[in-house]
Amino acid sequence: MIERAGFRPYDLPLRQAWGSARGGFARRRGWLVWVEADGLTGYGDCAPLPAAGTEAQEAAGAALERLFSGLRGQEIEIRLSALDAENATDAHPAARFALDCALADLASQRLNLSMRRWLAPEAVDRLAVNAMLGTLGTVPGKALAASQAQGFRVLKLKVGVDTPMSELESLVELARPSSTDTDVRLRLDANGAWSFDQARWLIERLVKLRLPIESIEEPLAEPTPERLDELQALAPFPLALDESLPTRFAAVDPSQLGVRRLVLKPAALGGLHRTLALARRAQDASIEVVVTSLVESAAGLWPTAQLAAAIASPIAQGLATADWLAADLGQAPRPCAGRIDLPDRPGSGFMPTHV
Ligand SMILES: O=C(O)CCC(=O)C1=CC=C[C@@H](O)[C@@H]1C(=O)O
Ligand SMILES: [Mg+2]
Repeated sequence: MIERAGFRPYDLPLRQAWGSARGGFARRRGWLVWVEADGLTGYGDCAPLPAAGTEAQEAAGAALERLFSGLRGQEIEIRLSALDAENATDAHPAARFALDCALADLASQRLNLSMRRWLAPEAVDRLAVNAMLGTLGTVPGKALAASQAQGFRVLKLKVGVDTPMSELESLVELARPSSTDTDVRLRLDANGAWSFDQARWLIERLVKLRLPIESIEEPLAEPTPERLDELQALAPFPLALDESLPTRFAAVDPSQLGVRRLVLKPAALGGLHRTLALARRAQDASIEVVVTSLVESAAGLWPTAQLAAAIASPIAQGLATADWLAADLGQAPRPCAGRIDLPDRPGSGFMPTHV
């Protein structure tokens, strides 16, 4: 039975500003949330990022007030199933994710299981991850070389910030055989920057020039399954949907979206089980899935990584974001040789350093 629960705000500076076609940020603000029972504490993170499909900061704060009032005295498992049963298209995914993680952390600790095995007995212990380099055009050639030397095989770049023509030139320059190892590929994220004609123009050239593109996230400003399907037919690599999933395509079957990959952000989709269920539906339809962080604190990155391990997708996951933060709430999962190895500890693995 829940004995105590609460949340407190945090405000963490980034080492360098995060940029994207949907705008950027230089700090991450959110709330560390916790739930206590039987001498154990479960943690979660509410870190809204509207550009990624979550509610705004103020709405998240109000939702936390509501979700946390009356938690005391409730049974953990009953509260967890009630949370999962609530309307899937709810308006407060980041707040709901925070409470879900805290309850799941507690529930898995009580069973002495890592959160990933509590979510799925067949969970893996090791995840391939991509490096996140930042916005194309601001990334120095040496950052590319450094990531390759650290063992990353998929390097993610934000695009859609400059014109397609000048970004193509930068990509050609970056992907020169002398600067890129032969097995390294570039994951591009346009964050909805392009018209259909711009996206087609760029994809056709990337293909013709045989650039080592691993995938492109959110190519279109106005995505529809038909347009995506048409673009996907031109590309030998997957196109992916990300922030359109919780908003525009919340009710669409993954196999009908026109893309070969889904990028899942559990904080934008509203919870762990909910994201796991969507991942399973996608995988059953042979659609690839990638779990990514919201560039949030370690309190959110740990359960997100545990969820990725429960989903066990073999491709690189978007979880190498801890180093973007100049300060954190605890030790974060960090990659080594392009992989994150998860510990066997019960729960999510998060432990706060400043409570
Ligand atoms: O995918 C990654 O490697 C890291 C996460 C990431 O890129 C993002 C997190 C949050 C907001 C976005 O700008 C961005 C994305 O759209 O995928
Ligand atoms: Mg994305």
